[in-house]
Amino acid sequence: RSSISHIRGPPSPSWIFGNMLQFRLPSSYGDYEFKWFKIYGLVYRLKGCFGQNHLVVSDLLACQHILKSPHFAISPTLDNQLRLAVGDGTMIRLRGKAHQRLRNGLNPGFTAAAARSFQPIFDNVAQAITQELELSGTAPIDIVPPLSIATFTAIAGAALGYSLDDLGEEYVVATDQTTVASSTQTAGHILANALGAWLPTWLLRAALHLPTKTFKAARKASHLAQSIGAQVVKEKHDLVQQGLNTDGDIFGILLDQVHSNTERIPLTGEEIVDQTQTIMTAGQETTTKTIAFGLWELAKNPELQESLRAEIHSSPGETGQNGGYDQMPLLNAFIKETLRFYPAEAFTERMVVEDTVIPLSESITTSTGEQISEISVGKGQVVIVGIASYHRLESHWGADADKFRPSRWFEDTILNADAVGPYANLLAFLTGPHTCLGWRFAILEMQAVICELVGKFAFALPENDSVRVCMANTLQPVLSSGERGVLLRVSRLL
Ligand code: HEM
Repeated sequence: RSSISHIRGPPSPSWIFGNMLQFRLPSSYGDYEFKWFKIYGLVYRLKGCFGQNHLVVSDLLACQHILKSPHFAISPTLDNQLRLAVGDGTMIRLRGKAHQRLRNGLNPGFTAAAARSFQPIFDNVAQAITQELELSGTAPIDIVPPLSIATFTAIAGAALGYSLDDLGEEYVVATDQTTVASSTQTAGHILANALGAWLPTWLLRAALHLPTKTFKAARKASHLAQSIGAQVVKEKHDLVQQGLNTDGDIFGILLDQVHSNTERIPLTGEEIVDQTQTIMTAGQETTTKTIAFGLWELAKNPELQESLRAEIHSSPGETGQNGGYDQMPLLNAFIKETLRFYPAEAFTERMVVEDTVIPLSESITTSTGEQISEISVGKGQVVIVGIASYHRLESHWGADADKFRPSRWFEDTILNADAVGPYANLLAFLTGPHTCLGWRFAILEMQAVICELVGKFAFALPENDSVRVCMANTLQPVLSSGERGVLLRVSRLL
């Protein structure tokens, strides 16, 4: 029996939207959310659309339980969106043994050694941004588009061994259109998603064929990705047959496994092809926005920027080639703080698939005065894991958790924090079976791009624009025009 109704939470301003406009569409992300957990505790109840109860959780034990337990899955509406955006066979939709088998098969393409071998690709894309910024003149420039092209080029090269030209303009444009369209969220989207939860699966699937501009672009990108993936798999397959080395990119490494005689059960070529659009897109916006938010913070804090630049200039050349980025304390503290403060996936939603109990690390008091240390949840219950909220807990991150301060990463409280996730005890890359597959890739790419850009350019805020932080699929920096972007004044250093 669900005990959600007695969990405390904010009053709901509307039956239609519940608290969803406050939670998902505040003027700046977290306006309400970061206050609610201070008032109601690490687990509280929100009203969803049409009177539904949602549970929001930033208690670490509860978060870990939800993300690791088979009793929770993605909602049918999200599942449907994934079918449209990245295809039926994507690893993100799979659960249990089928998912584990796929991850085991994909892991060799995402090891630390594989990520390190892509360093020249990261260096090249970082230098390409430099060239673009050098041409940009003195007017403020939106840093997001060049970063977006760089991260897409990096993943195309590292995953497929392809350039953007090899991918073809049609695919690049369709993927970009889908990304831009999914970077905004409106009250209409929130309502459509809530209504989608009531629709039968056949009707939801039929809705994917609606002739809207976004759906058309997403269908086209996903369809073209399958063809590109199939072509790459065939090319690598032929190379392996000829006894040639293919381990210069992720698909090559995976195909080599398929043909090698290891005891591991390798994936089929079709299964690898089915991951093409997921791998091409999962890390693009996330990495782009993380770097963009980081540069924005540096523009706001010239002293921090100067210290980081001094560390970069005093580090030996060819830093990345020798694993030397890991020897740069401020660079890594800065990346960790950026991921803490701006986790690309600020929250993730799960649905209970079988009645179960969520354990809590600290007991809470319900509206009836009862103290509880676990919460019973029934099938169908929506649960929101508040990743950004967890990253703001004063008990974990210090009294000034609401402040961007990389130096906190040198303090004992943080160094001894609870072990969670693959990187820096953060939830930014999640935890559990669906932990980000490309997190090592992302860290190295961010290290390379930040060292290149901060080493060569000074970043400052323009006079007349400000950035708002919004959430639409990922955390978005939004300009006063309403478009995603971060305007910065960029000057080349001598
Ligand atoms: C700063 C950059 C990144 C962040 C913050 C990030 C974050 C995440 C998060 C939170 C998830 C879990 C989503 C969920 O199930 O709710 C995820 C999954 C995933 N990420 Fe990343 N990611 C980043 C970069 C990358 C890169 C560069 C790649 C590829 C090279 C990548 C590939 C993936 C894949 C394939 C999954 C699906 C894993 C699965 O479902 O088993 N990510 N990422």
